[in-house]
Amino acid sequence: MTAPLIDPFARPISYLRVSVTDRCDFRCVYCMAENMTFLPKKELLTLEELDRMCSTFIRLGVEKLRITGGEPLVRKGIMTFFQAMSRHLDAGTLRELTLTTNGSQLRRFAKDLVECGVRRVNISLDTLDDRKFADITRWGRLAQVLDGIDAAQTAGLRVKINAVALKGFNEDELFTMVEWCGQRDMDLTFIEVMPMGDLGNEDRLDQYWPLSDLRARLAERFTLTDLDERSGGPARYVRLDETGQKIGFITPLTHNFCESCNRVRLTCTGELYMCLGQEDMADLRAPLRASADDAALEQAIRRAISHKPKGHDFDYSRQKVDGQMTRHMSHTGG
Ligand SMILES: Nc1nc2c(ncn2[C@@H]2O[C@H](COP(=O)(O)OP(=O)(O)OP(=O)(O)O)[C@@H](O)[C@H]2O)c(=O)[nH]1
Ligand SMILES: C[S@@+](CC[C@H](N)C(=O)[O-])C[C@H]1O[C@@H](n2cnc3c(N)ncnc32)[C@H](O)[C@@H]1O
Ligand code: SF4
Ligand code: SF4
Repeated sequence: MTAPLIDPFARPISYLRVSVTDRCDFRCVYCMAENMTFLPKKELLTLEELDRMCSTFIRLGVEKLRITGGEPLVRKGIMTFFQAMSRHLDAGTLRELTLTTNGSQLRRFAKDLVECGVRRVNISLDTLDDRKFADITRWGRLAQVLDGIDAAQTAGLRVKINAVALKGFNEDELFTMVEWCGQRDMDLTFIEVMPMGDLGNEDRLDQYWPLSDLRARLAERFTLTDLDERSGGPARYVRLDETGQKIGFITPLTHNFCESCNRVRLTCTGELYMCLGQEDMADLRAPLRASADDAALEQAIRRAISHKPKGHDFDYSRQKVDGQMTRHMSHTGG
C-alpha cells in the first residue's frame, strides 16, 4: 500500500487545491490589477496533465479536491476535467470534488457539475449592491452572479457564499448579507483580506476589517454559539441561535489555524505551493513532463511535502505590511 503524505509537523495532507487557470472574467481590486498579463497557453498544464497530476495526489491519499483559479469556469474544456475526476468519486478514492467560483458562469455549468458528482460550491460575493459590485470586481455584473447562484441551487448544489470583509466597503451590509443568505439557506463565510500581490492601487491595511470586530457586531444582534465542526477548510463556525444559520470566519491573520493545516496548492503551471502564505514551491511540471512513469512525480511530491512550513508569514501587526506576498491570489487560487 502507498504511504500517505505526512508533512514534517505530522499533519496528513488530504486536501489539494488546484488552480486550473490564472485568467478571470473579473478584476477584483484585492486580487488582480486591471491590466493583468496572463501566462501563455504553453505554460499551462494541459487538461490531461492536470488529470495525471491530480490522480497521483489521490493515489497518495488526497481525498478532497477543490478546483479554483483565476476563475475555474473560464478554462476551456474544464467540464472534461471535472468529468475525468468524477471517476475517482465513483471509485471511492476521492471523497469530495468541489470548486470555488465567482459564479458568473454557473448558469451555463451548474447542471454539468452536478452530473460530475459536485455536491457543493463556494461562491465569492462581497456585496449585494450593483454599483459596489461593479466597483469591487471592476468587470463583473451582479445580476449575472445572482442568476448563477439561482442556477446552482436549482441544480441541487449546496451553496456557500464567501465574502471578503472590507472596511468601509461592506461593513454596512453585514446584516443584509446575513439575512439574504438565511432566506436562501446558504452558509456565509467571511474572509479577512490578505496582503497578496503588488496591486499598486489600494493600501491593504486601510481595507483590513478584523473579523473579531465583525463578530462583535453580529453579537449585538444575535446570540452566537461556537460550533466545533470543520469542513476540512480553515473556517471556524458559529450558529446564530435566533435563526439557526451558520456563519464562518476565515481569519488567517488574527487566529492561526495552521496547526491543523491539511492542504497544499497546485498552480496551473504545475507549481506546488506548500503554504498560501509562503513563497516556497516545488516545480512538479518538470518531473511530470520528463517521464510517462509516475514514480518520479510521486517522489517530487513527497520531497516537496517534506518541506512544508509550519505556518504563514503574514503580519499586519507592524507599521507596514511585512511579509507581503508578491504573488497574486489568482496564481495560487486563494
Ligand atoms: N491563510 C489561509 N487561508 C486560506 C486557506 N485556505 C483557504 N483560505 C482562505 O479562505 C478562502 C476561502 O476558501 P475556499 O476556497 O472557500 O475554501 P475553504 O474555505 O477551504 O473550503 P471549505 O471549508 O471546504 O468550504 C480562500 O480564498 C483563502 O482566502 C489556508 O490554508 N490558509
Ligand atoms: C482567488 S479566487 C479564485 C476563485 C474564483 N475566481 C472566486 O473568486 O471565487 C478565491 C478566493 O480568494 C479570495 N481572495 C482573493 N484575493 C484575496 C485577498 N487579497 N485576501 C483575501 N481573499 C482573497 C476571493 O475573494 C475568493 O473568495
Ligand atoms: S477573486 Fe476570483 S473573481 Fe475576483 S479577480 Fe480574483 S480570481 Fe477573479
Ligand atoms: S497559512 Fe499555510 S500552513 Fe497555515 S493553514 Fe494556510 S496553507 Fe496551511
